[in-house]
Amino acid sequence: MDPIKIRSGVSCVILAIILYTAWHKYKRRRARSCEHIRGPPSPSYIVGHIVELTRQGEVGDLEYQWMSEFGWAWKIKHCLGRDVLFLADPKASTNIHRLVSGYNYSRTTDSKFISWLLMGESILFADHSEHARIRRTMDPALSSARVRAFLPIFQRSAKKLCGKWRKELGDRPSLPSVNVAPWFSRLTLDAICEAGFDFNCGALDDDMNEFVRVYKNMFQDSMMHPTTGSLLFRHFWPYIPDSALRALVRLPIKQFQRMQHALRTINGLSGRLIEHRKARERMGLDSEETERSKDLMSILVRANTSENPKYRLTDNEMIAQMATFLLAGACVRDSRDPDGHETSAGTLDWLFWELAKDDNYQRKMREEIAAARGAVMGRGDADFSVADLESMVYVNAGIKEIMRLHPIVYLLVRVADKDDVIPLSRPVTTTTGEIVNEIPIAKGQHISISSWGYNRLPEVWGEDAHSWNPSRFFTMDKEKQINLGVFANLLTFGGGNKACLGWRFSVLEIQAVVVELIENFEFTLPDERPEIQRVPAGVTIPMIKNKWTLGSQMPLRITPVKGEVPSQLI
Ligand code: HEM
Repeated sequence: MDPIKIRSGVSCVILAIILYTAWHKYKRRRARSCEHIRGPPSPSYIVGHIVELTRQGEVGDLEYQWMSEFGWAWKIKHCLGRDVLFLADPKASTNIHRLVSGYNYSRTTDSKFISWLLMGESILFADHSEHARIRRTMDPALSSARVRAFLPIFQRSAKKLCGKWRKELGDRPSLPSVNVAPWFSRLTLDAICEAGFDFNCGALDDDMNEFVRVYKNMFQDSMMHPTTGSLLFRHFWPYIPDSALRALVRLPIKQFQRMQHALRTINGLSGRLIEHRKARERMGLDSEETERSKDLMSILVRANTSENPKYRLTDNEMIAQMATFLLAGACVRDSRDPDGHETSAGTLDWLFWELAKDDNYQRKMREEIAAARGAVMGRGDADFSVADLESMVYVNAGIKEIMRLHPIVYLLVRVADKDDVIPLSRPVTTTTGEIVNEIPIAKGQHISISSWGYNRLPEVWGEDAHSWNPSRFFTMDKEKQINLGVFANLLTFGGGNKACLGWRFSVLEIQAVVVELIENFEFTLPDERPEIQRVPAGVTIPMIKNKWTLGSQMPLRITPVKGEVPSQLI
């Protein structure tokens, strides 16, 4: 037989085997990867549901509709027909966040690269052993004991805000409509700068320094309502090598340039401050005992110096982690411009809005704070301790309830690093009519965990899960809950090995601010009764219906509490 014919025959057989194996593997993957999970019909092959999801009127509108129809797990389409599994199921979420052997699910390429644009080589960009290495150094900076030491900073910032509002009031009985959003932003920025860098940012004094300017309006400018083009561009990011992507995102696209400009400014500042701090460490001027050495940056520098060289962060990585603290902890809004948004301040916006609508609960909180103040004065202390704040049941139930009802980060996105099977706490019916208790996941499957959806499940939180009712935390049946997340069984701070590192910082900061403000002022809705919407922009931004051009808005009437004005506010 002709040897050429034999060779081409053998080649054909080998090619056929390879193609068959590839096809078989592809079919197996598809079959394994939530193929039969139900979901809404896709409005477009090109962009799937993704445009309507990023542009929905209010955070959670679509999730609510989909959960009502399909249960706690469903499937939507991303660009070019890619499936995204959506989950509000607590057992499934715990599985994805689980700590055991760590890293079965990564943050998606687009979420990582957006973080890279904003913060550089930060913990939010890293994955697997790199993530574990960075987290190991960052962890001690935000431990419970460290965070407690920040309480005086939070209290000082809150008192300063009270003083500003008292001054603005003058002789008037009340301030009829104050947009509290930019005030909370500046307060949290001052607090993170002092706690983070021992740096006086002066945001509450409206000192518009370079630092305040660059982070102003960040999320709104860069994340709200992405164009179809940019959504499609991001769809291809997972298929582009990292090095090429780093070059591509430097293209002159307005959104990306905005983020890179902010990053350059913050990196410059962080770099200068870190150098300064390292020099003090070398000269022995900063030690564990000195007040100055308690800021996050000093702790990070010290932790890194004593770390095994194998795990040590480079200077660039240290700078990126400081930018992460700043961006995760605060981001500036200004009442004169459309605003950006942030985490703790956004949570405060929603809390005071709910309290303004619920004067009964607000009064109970005030009574509780007054009683605790009496005890503090009785024992001759200057201010509340962490234990005092922890013991305030009304205050703490209010904080838990706001984190449940209005989670600032409403969606957590992941991609499966391995094939897996996700268990469900509630079965779902598939497109074939089968009822399943688990969903097979193939490597590469994109998954969105709806924190908003889980936080509002009536089966977990009660029939009134969509309403503000802090008292639920006094009576809730804990047996009905799955132990998840890091705070109050909520998904608001994520969970597992990528859970929010700043959750203790944030909770203590919010406790201190709420107590100070409620003690001094009554908050009610302004006469014009604006309709506030939860606008999606990566974080939930409060805006007035049909007045989105005004940016972040939370207008409230502020009336001083009758009685003696604490001396430090005069
Ligand atoms: C109400 C306030 C806050 C909320 C709701 C919040 C929420 C979150 C969430 C949901 C994640 C996880 C994202 C994911 O799983 O992909 C996260 C991560 C993170 N947060 Fe926060 N955060 C808040 C405040 C803060 C503060 C004040 C800081 C710093 C002082 C901070 C630092 C971080 C860091 C460093 C990470 C990355 C953790 C990792 O990848 O291991 N956060 N945050």
